Amino acid sequence: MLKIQNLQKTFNKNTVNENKLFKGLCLSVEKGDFITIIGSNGAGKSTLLDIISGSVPCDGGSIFLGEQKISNMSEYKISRFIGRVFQDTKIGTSPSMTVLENISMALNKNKRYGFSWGIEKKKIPDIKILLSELSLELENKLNIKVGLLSGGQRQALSLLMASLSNPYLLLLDEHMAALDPKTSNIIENLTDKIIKRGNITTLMVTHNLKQAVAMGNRLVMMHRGRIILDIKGEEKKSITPEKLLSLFTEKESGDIISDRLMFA
Ligand SMILES: Nc1ncnc2c1ncn2[C@@H]1O[C@H](COP(=O)(O)OP(=O)(O)OP(=O)(O)O)[C@@H](O)[C@H]1O
Repeated sequence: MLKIQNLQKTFNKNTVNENKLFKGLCLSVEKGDFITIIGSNGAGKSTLLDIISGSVPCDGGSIFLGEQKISNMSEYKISRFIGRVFQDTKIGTSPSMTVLENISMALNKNKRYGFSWGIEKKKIPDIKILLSELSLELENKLNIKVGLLSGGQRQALSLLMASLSNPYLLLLDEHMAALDPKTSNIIENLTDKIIKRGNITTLMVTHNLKQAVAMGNRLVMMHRGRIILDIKGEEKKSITPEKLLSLFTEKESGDIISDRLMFA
C-alpha cells in the first residue's frame, strides 16, 4: 500500500551544516497496518512524514501509495489521499469557522466543488452522532467557533476530520504530545477507535513508549535516519517499554538515548 524505496534526503547540502539524513531508507507498509514510530531526537521521524505528505521534497528514491507514485507530487495533490494530524492542536482545524463548518469542509474535501463548508441540513443528525462518539460534548457546540474550544477538543476534531475523507493513509505526528495526561488518554482511545473502524493504514510518531507498545500492530524504531527495529505480530504484542529500551541500547551501544524517549 505504501512503498518507500531508497529514500535520500540531505539538509543544507554543500554547507558546513550538511546533514545526510536518509541514505536509502526503505519501508513497506501493508494495507491496514497501524505502525507506531519511535526514535531518538533528530532520528528523522517528522521529516519522514513531511516527505510522504509532500511538504518537504526528497532528493532521491521513490514513494508509492498503491499504484500512485507520490514522491514527485505537490503537497496539495497528496493531501487528497492522506490525512494528517500534528502535535500543534491549532493546525488541523480552522479557528474562525464553527465546528459544523469545519466538519463540512472535511466531508467535502475530495468532492469536485472542493473545500466548501456548505452543509445539507439532512446531514446534521449524522454529524451529531459522529461528534457524540468523541464524548467531548462537541455535538452540543455545532455553531461554536473552533478557536474557542480546548486543545483536546480541537485535536479530537482534527482526528475526526482527517478520517472523514477516507484517506488511504493517516499520518499522526506526536498528536498527543501537547495534551495533559487525561486528555491524551481520551485522544489515545479515540485514535484507536477511528483507525480500527475505518481500517485506516496509519503511521503514528510518538515519544511515549507506552503508547507505542499499546497501540498499532507494528512498531518501527528509528535512529539517525535509519530504521533499526521493525517488529509486528506476536513479537509486537509481547514487547514492553523496558524491552524496547534494552533493544535500543543493544543495537546502538555507545549512543546516548534521548531523555525525551527514555522518560516518556
Ligand atoms: N528544514 C530543515 N532544515 C535543516 N535541517 C532540518 C530541517 N528539518 C529537519 N532537519 C534536521 O533533520 C534531522 C531530523 O529531524 P526530524 O525533525 O525529522 O527528527 P525527529 O526524529 O522528528 O526528531 P524529534 O523527535 O526531536 O522531533 C534533525 O537533525 C533536524 O535538525
